[in-house]
Amino acid sequence: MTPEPRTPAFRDLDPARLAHLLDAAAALGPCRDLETLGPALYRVLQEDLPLHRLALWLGAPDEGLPLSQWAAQSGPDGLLDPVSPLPAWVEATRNLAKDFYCLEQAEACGSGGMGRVLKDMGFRSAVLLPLRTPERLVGGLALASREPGAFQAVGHDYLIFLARFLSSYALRILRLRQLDELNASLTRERDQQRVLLEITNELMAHREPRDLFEAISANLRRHIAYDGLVLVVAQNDGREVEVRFIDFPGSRGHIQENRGFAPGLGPTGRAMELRQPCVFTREDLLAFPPPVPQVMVEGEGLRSMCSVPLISRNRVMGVLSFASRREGAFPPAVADLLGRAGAQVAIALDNAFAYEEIQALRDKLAQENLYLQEEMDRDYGLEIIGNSASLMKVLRQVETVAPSGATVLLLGETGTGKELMARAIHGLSPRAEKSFVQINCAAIPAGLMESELFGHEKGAFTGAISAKAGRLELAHEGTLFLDEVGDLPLELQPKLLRALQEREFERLGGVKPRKVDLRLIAATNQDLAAMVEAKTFRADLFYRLNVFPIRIPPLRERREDIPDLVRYFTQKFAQRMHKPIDAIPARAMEALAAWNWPGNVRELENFIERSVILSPGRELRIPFAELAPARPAQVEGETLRDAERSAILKALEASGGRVGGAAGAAARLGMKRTTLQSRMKKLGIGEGPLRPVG
Ligand SMILES: Nc1ncnc2c1ncn2[C@@H]1O[C@H](COP(=O)(O)OP(=O)(O)OP(=O)(O)O)[C@@H](O)[C@H]1O
Repeated sequence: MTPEPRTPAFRDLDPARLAHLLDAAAALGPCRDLETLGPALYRVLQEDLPLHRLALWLGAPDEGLPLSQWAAQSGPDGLLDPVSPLPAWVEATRNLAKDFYCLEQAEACGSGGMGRVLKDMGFRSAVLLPLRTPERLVGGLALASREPGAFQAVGHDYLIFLARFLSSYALRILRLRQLDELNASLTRERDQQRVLLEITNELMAHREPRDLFEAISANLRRHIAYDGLVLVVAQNDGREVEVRFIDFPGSRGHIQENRGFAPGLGPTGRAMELRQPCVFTREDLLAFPPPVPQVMVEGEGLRSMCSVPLISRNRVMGVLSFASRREGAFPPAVADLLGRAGAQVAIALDNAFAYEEIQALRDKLAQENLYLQEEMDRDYGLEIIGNSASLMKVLRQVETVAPSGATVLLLGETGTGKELMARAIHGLSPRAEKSFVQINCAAIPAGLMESELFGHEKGAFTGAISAKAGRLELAHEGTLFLDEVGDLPLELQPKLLRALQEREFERLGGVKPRKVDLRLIAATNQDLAAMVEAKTFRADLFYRLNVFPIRIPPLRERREDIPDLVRYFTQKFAQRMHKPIDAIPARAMEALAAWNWPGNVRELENFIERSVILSPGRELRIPFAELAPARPAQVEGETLRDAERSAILKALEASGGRVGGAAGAAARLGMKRTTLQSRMKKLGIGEGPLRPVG
């Protein structure tokens, strides 16, 4: 029987039923969800009807509110048992064109869907009621009884009223649910933001990639349950990838760090290709080509995984894979959070890898510097050859003064080893770890000397395009070695003296005083005392420098050192030139020991270098001719200056006019190129191609 829809009036209702409905309203009022509304309604209706089954659904999928159902029936003992709702009944209520559908007699249910099913279940009468608001359908109610005609007895108006009045509860519950969901999503959002913020803080606190990875994982584990985290980084533009870090405490060892592979068709490749978080079930993992199923599912027992691509500067730099032995460990909200975390992690890891690269380069550079330093030490430092009493005396003085920090003045002819001793003093001093800065006063044009020593500010003079620190500043906390100090321009001497006394100076063009703490070692082959007399060197500076003078004797005064030096230099150059020289003929050694060596050790060193070049076999072959003719003897009446001049001209003649280089005049004279050039300038000898002598 299907009655025509009509709107009943309250007055048509039986007053007792009306009162009952009002009681029902009071009972249903506090219900906030289907699970409480269902049983409450059942109880209310049972008081008035021979009710044996009730099913209730609510939902408005168009509004984003999913359907939910509740159903129960009372057994023979009258107790309520929850049951599964019938599959088709929601559709049946939805499709009702009328206010309700009543199956009065089970016999009358005919062969149609719902009626048949209910009849088969032993029900003799039933009613389907759609729950509607003025705008839409929000649910449905099904009542069934084992008694025939049960609903006819209560009257159709009552049923229509019941449906109307339940509709408002249905709507309320739906709205509450909507509100709960909104709240839940707000909470979720807030929690996500909190997690992301925590990650950001972690990211800022770590610079090393591994530290960063571990911190991120520790942080995420507090919020998300997973078994393992694997960071895979892309190499060669993503053609290859490498497992870089793993945080998988319970790992069975199937995934290992520093293993490279082609991302191919596996989860990593999928995430890299899609550029968004990808969630994989156990079945998904099993469907990947080998070795994914063997490693991940069979090996590690994983049941779900979320692979997040790490994108920085629009480049997929790797994939962070979260793995779980649980099914469904990464629902959409979690995957979404991991994706958002991944965006931050990508940038931080990118920076961390860049930092790592810079560190590696820096270490390499430091290594190289160390190497260079060692090289320098080898050349200069600590190999001081000779056993002569006079050299021993020098070394004792060096050892005595080194730790004191006192200013040292090294005196001696050119090439005697003044710089070598200066380095030895620095090396034995507490400043050994700091820099040893040298400046050759003869080698720098007078006009540039001030800026070289004291530095300059930008714009201090034409061409000073940027500020520059001077040698004094560079030597801060270390040692400054002023070589050829006799050549220091007279006008600069007061400024240097002031800097040494006050430990303070200004850069050229600067006003800011700069503090400096350095140890000074000066060296000269000139007679400074005579220069003071001649007023070409300031007396006050001389006294400041002459605190601890050490005189290094010329080689001719310690000939017993010559054989040792010859052997040492032969070995050094033979090794450098890969020559197997292991014998020095006695005749050669005698000639070398007899020679006067006006250029001292440097001259001997250069001579041996040339000899090693000239030696074809295992024996050192020396150019005797260079030693044979007497050196320009000092003839009567000839000044030292004349002798020096003719020696330089002779050396220039022999070198074809070349000053520098292994066969140049400086090398032949045992002088530094710069020293020879300054001497030539003083003696009025011009540089250039060979000119006739005499
Ligand atoms: N006793 C020594 N043992 C080994 N090598 C030495 C010794 N003395 C000097 N030399 C070497 O001789 C060369 C010249 O030494 P150094 O430059 O120290 O002399 P110098 O007196 O400072 O020269 P100049 O006056 O021209 O500046 C260097 O290569 C140095 O290593």
